[in-house]
Amino acid sequence: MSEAASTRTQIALLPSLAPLLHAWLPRQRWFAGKGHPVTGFSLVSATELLPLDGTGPGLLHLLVDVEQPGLPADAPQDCYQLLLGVRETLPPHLAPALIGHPTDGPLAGRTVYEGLRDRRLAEIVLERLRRPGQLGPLRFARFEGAPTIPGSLVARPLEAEQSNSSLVYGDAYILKFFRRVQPGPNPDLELPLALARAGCDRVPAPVAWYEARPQSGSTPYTLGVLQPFLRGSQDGWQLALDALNKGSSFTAEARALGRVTAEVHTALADELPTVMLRRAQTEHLAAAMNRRLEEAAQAVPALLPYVPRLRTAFDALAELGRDGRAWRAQRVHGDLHLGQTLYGGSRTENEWSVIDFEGEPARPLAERRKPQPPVRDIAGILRSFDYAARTHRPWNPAWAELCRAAYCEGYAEAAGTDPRTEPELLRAYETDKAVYEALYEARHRPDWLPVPMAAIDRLAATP
Ligand SMILES: Nc1ncnc2c1ncn2[C@@H]1O[C@H](COP(=O)(O)OP(=O)(O)O)[C@@H](O)[C@H]1O
Ligand SMILES: O=P(O)(O)O[C@H]1O[C@H](CO)[C@@H](O[C@H]2O[C@H](CO)[C@@H](O)[C@H](O)[C@H]2O)[C@H](O)[C@H]1O
Repeated sequence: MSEAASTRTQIALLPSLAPLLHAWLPRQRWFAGKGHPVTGFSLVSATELLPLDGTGPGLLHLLVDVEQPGLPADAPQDCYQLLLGVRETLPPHLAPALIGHPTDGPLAGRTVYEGLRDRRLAEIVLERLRRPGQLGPLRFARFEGAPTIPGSLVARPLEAEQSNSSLVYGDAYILKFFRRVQPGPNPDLELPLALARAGCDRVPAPVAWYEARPQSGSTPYTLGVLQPFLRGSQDGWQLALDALNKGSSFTAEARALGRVTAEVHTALADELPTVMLRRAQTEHLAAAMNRRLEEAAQAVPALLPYVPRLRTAFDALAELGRDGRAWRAQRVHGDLHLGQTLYGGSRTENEWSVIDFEGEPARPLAERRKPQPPVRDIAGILRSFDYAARTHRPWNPAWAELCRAAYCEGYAEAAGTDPRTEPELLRAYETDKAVYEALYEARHRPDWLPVPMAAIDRLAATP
């Protein structure tokens, strides 16, 4: 097909796909706007990875803006990345991937489906990543110095509860396909690249990635990152629960994780800009924490009675700033918890790895890329030990306390500073995280709300 004909096809595509997407998109695990009606779609970019001319399965890459007027005014524009397969009929094993049958437009009468679930189409994406270059608005890139990606690796979708979608190739590589995308570098590429440059092997180094620049001169969207798959690794959350179930100590693992967190922080601080948070910035930080508390309490009434006492944690931080205390801020993970850690696996026997540097996906990219005190990540893991102990029957608070202490000791061993020597900062960040968790659980897993609420009760009682 000529380029002009292909462009005409793409422009005509969206109206015929819109009714299908309208029904399919809100049902996807990774669709972030659940509960708010979708009123329309607009096309940001469309690229044929395989021709749609009916000579074989077609593969269409789309970036689509989703209009949802009910979302908060400060929420980023919701642009989603889709990979659509197109066939005359679907073979039975692909039936669960069906999106629908357009009734008009260039794909009328054909079958449109989730392309990532089709092994053959998933392998086309890897082929593109193996040979860097441009395809329309898409640019495929390789990490300089990364080993050659072998051909003919068999693809399988990762069956996990995810905010994005991932494909595993031959148990050797994993491709994270970002679903909700924004213009600008995604920290899940930016930070692992910086860590690889710094020689930090605690994070799987990106091997290849791709991005889109819908208009010439516009800011590119990071769309996917390929990294080594840590075959046989175990996720830190599951490992912690297993230890609890067996009545085993987890302090050696917690101490090692503390050291790894410190190594990652040190490498990020060496490689990327850091800033000092002085009086004005500390007041701003405390005000933002207070604002998040107010907003969370509007949505989670159980928080309301605690608001005045929780506020004291944030006010104490602002007060220290006014007294001349300053803190170093740097790039951090931003959403660290035990579920973002992997233990062991192919290349890292008996070691921790840290994954998923995307930050909290609901926040705008510019906010997620700001330097923050590293204690933000530390608070995330400390909260996770508390979560594990609380979700276990019987509740085992001593287990969590031992893990929390061991983690801080391990951190101090590698970083030279123990987070517990800044109790006001730590308390403010733990409180901020517990407030975030109360909101998260109320929205996503109401049965789990008592877990962060127990921490809220403890933190509110801290003098
Ligand atoms: N390099 C890797 N090796 C092995 N498993 C991985 C790797 N990266 C991610 N995973 C698995 O994929 C899951 C989802 O990855 P994650 O980056 O957290 O995605 P999301 O942002 O969509 O939640 C992880 O919980 C982990 O089980
Ligand atoms: O989807 P993400 O991994 O980015 O994170 C979100 O979901 C997490 C739950 O899956 C949630 O984490 C909370 O629950 C965990 C146990 O399931 C616990 O280990 C964490 O400490 C706790 O914060 C996370 O907050 C949320 O952003």
